[in-house]
Amino acid sequence: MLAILPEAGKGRFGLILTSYKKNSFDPADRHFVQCISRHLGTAVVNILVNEELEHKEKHKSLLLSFSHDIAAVRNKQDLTTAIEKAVSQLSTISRFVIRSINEDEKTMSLFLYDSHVRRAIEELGHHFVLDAVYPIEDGISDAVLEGNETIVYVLQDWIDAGKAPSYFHFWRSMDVDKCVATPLKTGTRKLGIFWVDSDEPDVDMIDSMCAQISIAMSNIIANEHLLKYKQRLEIENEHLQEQIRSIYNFSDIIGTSTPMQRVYQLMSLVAHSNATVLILGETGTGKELIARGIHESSPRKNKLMVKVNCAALPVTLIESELFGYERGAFTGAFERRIGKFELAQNGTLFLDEVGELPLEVQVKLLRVLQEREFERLGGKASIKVDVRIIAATNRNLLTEVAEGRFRPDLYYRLNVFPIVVPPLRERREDIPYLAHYFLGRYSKNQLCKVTGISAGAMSELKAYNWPGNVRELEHMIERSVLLSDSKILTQIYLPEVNDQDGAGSATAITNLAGVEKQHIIGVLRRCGGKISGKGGAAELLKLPPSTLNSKMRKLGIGKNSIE
Ligand SMILES: Nc1ncnc2c1ncn2[C@@H]1O[C@H](COP(=O)(O)OP(=O)(O)OP(=O)(O)O)[C@@H](O)[C@H]1O
Repeated sequence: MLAILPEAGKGRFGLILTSYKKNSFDPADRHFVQCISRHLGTAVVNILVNEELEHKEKHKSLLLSFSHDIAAVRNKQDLTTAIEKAVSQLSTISRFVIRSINEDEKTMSLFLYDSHVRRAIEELGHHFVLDAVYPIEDGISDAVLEGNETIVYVLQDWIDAGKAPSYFHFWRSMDVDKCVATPLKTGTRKLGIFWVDSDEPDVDMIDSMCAQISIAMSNIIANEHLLKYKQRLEIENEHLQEQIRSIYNFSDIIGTSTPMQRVYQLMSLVAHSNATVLILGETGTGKELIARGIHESSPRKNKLMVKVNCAALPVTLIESELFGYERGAFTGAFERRIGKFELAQNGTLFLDEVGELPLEVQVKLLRVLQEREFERLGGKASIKVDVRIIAATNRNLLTEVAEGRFRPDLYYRLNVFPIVVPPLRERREDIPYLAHYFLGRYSKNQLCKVTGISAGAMSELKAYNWPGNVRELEHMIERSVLLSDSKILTQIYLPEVNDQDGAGSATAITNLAGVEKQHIIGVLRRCGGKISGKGGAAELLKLPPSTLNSKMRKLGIGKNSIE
């Protein structure tokens, strides 16, 4: 007997009762069945609604957890794992593959695939699919990519019709009957296709997953491009560095005068050896630049040149700075710290202003130079070092030795290969080159680019005595560029005090104070006496107003000075 369940949706459900006896259903039975079928119908409807709700809930929570996993995706492996996890909770899908569109936009290649597919590739020996490049225009991929919907393909139908692309044969070799393809897109940008094998595809679920897969895939592709770009830049950078090294010919050092050519000659002679170099010369003559030039032309150029400014460190710190210290060596030594000697291992240690080293540190330095080993402060173990020493000073070391401020044995250790850098006033022919070099450097960032120096201004530069040497010239050009309102420098703000005979450092100190005073007065005049605020002298001189005020007091600059 068949009873239709009236409440269960347009007669879609029926109740079938069977009996072993003939004519067993009498009118009373039929009446009874009719009565219960209405109740059964309601119960079936409830079950169906509940099942649908449960199904939706399951999908919702699956998609939520999928989107969490997708948010953490950084690479293909992460994405594969996230999809595998989601798919494992869907009974309808077991295998998946993503194919991405190649840069030529005409072909597609494998982007990722799950572990079942990987196993099948290995077992069937189908390794060619890993690198296979498929044309998009194959009647399948192009159709999927053109639309926005999931398409189900019965593989054998396409194979029988002789229209199947080669990857359909691959799926069939894995005993797959039906394949489902969904386009992966972000906005209008086509990225690829998500393929799954499924006899009963849950299209809504696959579509929702694909929206998230598309975003992750787009990020992975962008990351891969960035990585490739970064790798290319790194290779280029290495290549350029190599080029710079190979063409380095002291090109940062400007000057072709005969005294400078002699300096270059000495630099070339000593660069390739390990000999200690002592660079002598007045302040600002370019001693550090020369030290760097020697290091860059030496076999140690790939290692560090570590600079220690012996004059800038308090006596108490020099030793720990040079040799490092062990934890607990003194109050405040909370952890071990390596010194500049260790930092310069296999490279060069540049001891600037070596003439300022206190005698007690000179002894220790001498020991390292002799024995090439030392101990950290508070340490017992000897540390062997292979460091090339370049020292520089603007002091007359022989006088320092004679007056007992510099150890003679250290002097002879350092003075292995001396290079004397001539002061600028002894190589005036370099002044125009240096001036133009600094002009180029400092006018680069100016709104009104200064491109030249007038003949008058150049004569002034060449006539000036430059007690502060190249550094003073550099600063002078920087300031003049800043104050210039035309493309050609006509006015150079040279100090009025110009000691034409001055050469030594003692006179230089007097002159520099004068240079500073005259320059500050010049800038103040230009700013109409304004010190702080926008367009004030402090701004132009790149000094805090309080520093400028105290300098002015020290140098005796008052209101009257600028009138
Ligand atoms: N021949 C040069 N070509 C280009 N720039 C130079 C030259 N000589 C010096 N300079 C520049 O002048 C400034 C001072 O140079 P550097 O610090 O090398 O001098 P220094 O002799 O070591 O001075 P100090 O004795 O005061 O330490 C730097 O900015 C440097 O780049």
